Amino acid sequence: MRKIKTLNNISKKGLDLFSDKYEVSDSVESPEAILVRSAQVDTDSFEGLLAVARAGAGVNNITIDKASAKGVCVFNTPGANANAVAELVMTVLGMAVRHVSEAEAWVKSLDPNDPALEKTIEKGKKMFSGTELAGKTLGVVGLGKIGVLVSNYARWKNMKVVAYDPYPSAANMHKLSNVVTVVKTIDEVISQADYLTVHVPFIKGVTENMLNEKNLAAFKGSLILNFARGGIVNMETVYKMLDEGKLAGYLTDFADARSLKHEKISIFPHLGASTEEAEENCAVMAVEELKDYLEFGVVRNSVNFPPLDSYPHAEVKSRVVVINQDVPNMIAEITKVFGAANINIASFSNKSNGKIGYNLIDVETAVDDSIIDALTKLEKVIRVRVIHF
Ligand SMILES: NC(=O)C1=CN([C@@H]2O[C@H](COP(=O)(O)OP(=O)(O)OC[C@H]3O[C@@H](n4cnc5c(N)ncnc54)[C@H](O)[C@@H]3O)[C@@H](O)[C@H]2O)C=CC1
Ligand SMILES: O=C(O)C(=O)COP(=O)(O)O
Repeated sequence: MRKIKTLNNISKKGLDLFSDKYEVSDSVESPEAILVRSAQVDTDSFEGLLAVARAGAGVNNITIDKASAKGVCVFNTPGANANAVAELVMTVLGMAVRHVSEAEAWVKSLDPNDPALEKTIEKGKKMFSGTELAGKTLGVVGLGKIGVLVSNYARWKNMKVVAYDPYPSAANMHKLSNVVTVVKTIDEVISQADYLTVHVPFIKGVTENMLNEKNLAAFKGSLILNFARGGIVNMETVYKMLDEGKLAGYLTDFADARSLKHEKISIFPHLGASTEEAEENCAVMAVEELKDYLEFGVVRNSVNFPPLDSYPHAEVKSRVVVINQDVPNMIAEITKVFGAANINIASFSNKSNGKIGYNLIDVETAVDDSIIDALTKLEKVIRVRVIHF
């Protein structure tokens, strides 16, 4: 029985894909794999762990370096919740420029027994007069799965869009509206935007404080939206800009104690991916990734392992999975072990990503423990396992 530990609420549609060969629950001990959303995962706390699947995009809650060092494969589900986030960002932006929340709260605060209620409402509505999105410029930092959708939705609302990504992927850029202005620096986005939204991963020391006092000094717009992660926008700068009237509002999915009661900050409970559709998409993709990895060694959408999407052919009896540090001569060393044991290799697939070398060695016979011992003893080999068919 394969053991899967769930650390958050994972949609049933995904969990139903596990067959009766799997035991799946939040109370499983010594799991082979973990399914998680935003809960913290220290991969070193789970002896024998093979994989972690994040049903979502951001993996800053998982100890990726520790996972790589022990040969634990970490997956995420690219794009599976992007539409949910993009729709929320556009909704929240639209609500902010029309002061929807404040206006509704005001109407609801009125005396229902006031005989002049209608008049009071008509008189008071001028307090909430807003602006329109059409014709304004949205600055988008990060053109990944979410940033591209946000840019396209903004275009459909007749906004101008200026966007930047340091590492644009061809697949994402092909989906971007061709009237979005893509610029080469974050400063160009900041200086042109009426509203600024950020959609990059949180990486400590890299995207941490990506929007900061220095570059935000050029911001002439009114709203900043952060539905990516808390640490990406420097909060001291945001408070200062709000206090000095240089920023009208900060809209975010990530609360900190100080912002909770701030009247110019709108905070949501990390709600971006919380739709039925996104939760199902993420769970289905994460479960499929895990099953393929556990049952076939296939790697798809890993954030620390190179992709290797190959199923064994019908005559294969054993698939040996070797995970090594990405250094020269490993393939030669591994094949030597098979040669010394006089085992014919039916298929050898190898991929590496600069840190991890990943090998799938298929043989048409059973493989005994001596091979595993010999492979494990190779210097720079991190982990070995055999899948029997
Ligand atoms: N509020 C919520 O519930 C949700 C928040 N998120 C957050 O949004 C982020 C973006 O999500 P997606 O667009 O789906 O991810 P993605 O991986 O498709 O896009 C991220 C983009 O950021 C860019 N980027 C900018 N600086 C980077 C750097 N230094 N290193 C690596 N990439 C860099 C990448 O090139 C990439 O195009 C996630 O990492 C997560 O933190 C994602 C889903 C839900
Ligand atoms: O996918 C992401 O990065 C998210 O932030 C979504 O988080 P959640 O799955 O809703 O806890």
